[in-house]
Amino acid sequence: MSDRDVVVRLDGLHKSFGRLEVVRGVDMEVHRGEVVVVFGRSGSGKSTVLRCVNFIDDPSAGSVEVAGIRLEGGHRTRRKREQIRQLRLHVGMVFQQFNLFPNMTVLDNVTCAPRCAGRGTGDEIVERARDLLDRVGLSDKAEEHPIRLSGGQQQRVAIARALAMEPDVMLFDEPTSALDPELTGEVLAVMKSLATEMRMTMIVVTHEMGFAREVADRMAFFHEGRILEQGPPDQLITSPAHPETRAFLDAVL
Ligand SMILES: Nc1ncnc2c1ncn2[C@@H]1O[C@H](COP(=O)(O)OP(=O)(O)OP(=O)(O)O)[C@@H](O)[C@H]1O
Repeated sequence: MSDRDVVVRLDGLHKSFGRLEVVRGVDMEVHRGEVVVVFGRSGSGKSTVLRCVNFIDDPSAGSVEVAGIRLEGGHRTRRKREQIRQLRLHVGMVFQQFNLFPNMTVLDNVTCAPRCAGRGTGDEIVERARDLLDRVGLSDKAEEHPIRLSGGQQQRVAIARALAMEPDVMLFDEPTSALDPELTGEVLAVMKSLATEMRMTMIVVTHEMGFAREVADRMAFFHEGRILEQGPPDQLITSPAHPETRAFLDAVL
């Protein structure tokens, strides 16, 4: 694959919180249309890496490149703040907690960011938002407020909202772990359709191994702030190279 196909590139990424070194040298390339599932024990640094991709957390060292915008870790200058703003336009993120705006309707939640960014006329933005709500199976909920929706529906709104800015990559941080088991499937189904129908580039932190096996192109096992091993799901799940990976898989499968 050519360099142009690289949507996200992490190079020697480190992140410390005070003296706690959480991410200890992560290199990763994600290509256009690729779905990478990141998994590993609690505390292994998965969320932190994801949060470094869009600079919610500032990397302590190393670099992050998204859609050709490359930024070094370390302190923020005024110029870097502007570059971070530019980089974030290319990244959509979905969190464990849906974080919808409770006082806005579903439609307003989805149109809010593109309106602020001036992405087209009001009518165009609303039309696109309605298409996205249709895509996540919620076209009949546009005028509702989030509190009237189930957790699974709220998470699907959060996905539509992140897609509304037409990002180059979607980051998912344990998107189903706050949901009751019976609602998990509907969110995973939407994520699967993004991968298969939209060919969306995605980095997904999840322990949903069924989803990983079915949808991921690659899985990366995190251990103590590093990628211990990575590979195609079938290979990693059935014959992991490291005892740590095997022990983890035995625990979750
Ligand atoms: N803002 C922060 N300040 C201090 N420590 C933090 C901060 N964010 C994360 N940590 C610590 O960094 C370590 C890694 O956290 P992280 O959330 O990245 O792990 P994780 O692999 O995603 O785990 P989990 O599955 O539990 O979310 C943990 O020890 C956590 O307490």
